[in-house]
Amino acid sequence: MTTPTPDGIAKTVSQLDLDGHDLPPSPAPSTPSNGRSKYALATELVYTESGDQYNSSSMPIYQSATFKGGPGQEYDYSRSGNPTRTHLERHLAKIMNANRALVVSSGMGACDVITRILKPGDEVVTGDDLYGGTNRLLTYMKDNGGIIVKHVDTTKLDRVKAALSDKTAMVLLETPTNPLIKIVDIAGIATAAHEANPNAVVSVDNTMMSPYLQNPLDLGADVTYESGTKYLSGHHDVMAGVIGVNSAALGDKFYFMINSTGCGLAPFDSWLLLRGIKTLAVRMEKQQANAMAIAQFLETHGFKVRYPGLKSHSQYALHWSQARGAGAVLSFETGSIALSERIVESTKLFGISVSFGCVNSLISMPCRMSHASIDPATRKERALPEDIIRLCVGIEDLTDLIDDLSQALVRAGAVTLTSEGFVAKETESEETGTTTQVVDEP
Ligand SMILES: Cc1ncc(COP(=O)(O)O)c(C=O)c1O
Ligand SMILES: N[C@@H](CCSC[C@H](N)C(=O)O)C(=O)O
Repeated sequence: MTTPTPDGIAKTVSQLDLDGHDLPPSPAPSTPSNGRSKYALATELVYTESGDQYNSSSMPIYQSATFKGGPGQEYDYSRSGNPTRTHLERHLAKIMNANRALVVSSGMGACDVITRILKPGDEVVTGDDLYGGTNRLLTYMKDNGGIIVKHVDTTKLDRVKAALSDKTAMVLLETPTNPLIKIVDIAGIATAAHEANPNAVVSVDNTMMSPYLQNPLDLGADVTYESGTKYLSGHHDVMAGVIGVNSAALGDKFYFMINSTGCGLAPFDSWLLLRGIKTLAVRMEKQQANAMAIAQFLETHGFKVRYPGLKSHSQYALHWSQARGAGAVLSFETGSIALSERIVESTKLFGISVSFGCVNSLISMPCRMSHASIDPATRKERALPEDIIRLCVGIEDLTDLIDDLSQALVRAGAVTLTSEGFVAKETESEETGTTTQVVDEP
């Protein structure tokens, strides 16, 4: 499998030394467990009841703001409800193992709807590694809405327990976290939160996994939500947010907020999301297979890689106890901000862009991009390394992806190519927020 490249850099898939890298366990059968679905999840993703009177194979886009007929009719105004959106919500409820799903105009829109149930004086317990936008919204609510927000290391159950009280109105979790790929024990924290306050609403941001790989409601969460902009859509052509609940009362509250604020997903965007969901299984399988090989490639070459498919991940067992796959986002450190910048600027196939879950592979420096809204002092306090590089792996040919990374690592001066293969170089020493460095390969 060795092909020359224009740069003369040997192809690298065949050079991968995967010895000592066990493959992750085979995924558990991905059939939702609550009896709502007849088929395996990959089948359910594709299979939808026809949504209209003509038995159309693809639910039509009801591009109409109003519906005639007067009081008592199912739809009157698309802010309040739209047939294309309803069709998507029913399909999602089945896939998310939820009694009810609601869709809004973005992932942050979903987070906003959920957190609007909080009142001044309420306490929120959340993580110390969070998507930058979630951190920004919670900080705004703390500064302007009288909400007490406690950021703790949610990988430590005892620290979460210490932060919980009968004033805890909400627990907001991400797992794996973005971008440090920390794993959070959903079931353990949900139990502790409900013991502290039976009315506490445990919400899990499932964006990094999607319902194909993880179902937080089955693990005791009250709310699962995610950015549909990512894996569900898969093509970076639509912004969407998705919320799933089992409680009818919570569903009604969230619907009230959506109708009142007007953030329900538009008909065309609902249709795009419906189309994206049908290919979620094949996309995710290919993306995570590519991600696993890339994580192994980087680890083999001396980088500290954060990916839950790697046995070296300190919370590997916890992740696989609650999820069916590792996803396609990984991060790694180089020990030098300047070196990370050179690597990011040297890739050709990995596009420099925020977001993830798309068919195209992306590369980014979270501290400059997705997490730039977290101020530098807070990033340092929370040990978010300034040199961290995040890779979001797509469905491209694996050899091409590894070649692209290889030439970028060589061009950036992170590794050199010798007759023995790649040799990692000593890093430039620099303050990055961590102690990680690129190590010499034996
Ligand atoms: C983990 C996570 N949650 C929520 C969001 C917000 O989603 P959106 O961009 O669709 O508003 C993002 C990314 O933006 C994310 O990475
Ligand atoms: N400018 C945006 C940044 C979006 S980040 C998108 C995504 N969640 C990611 O992690 O890449 C903003 O300020 O919100």
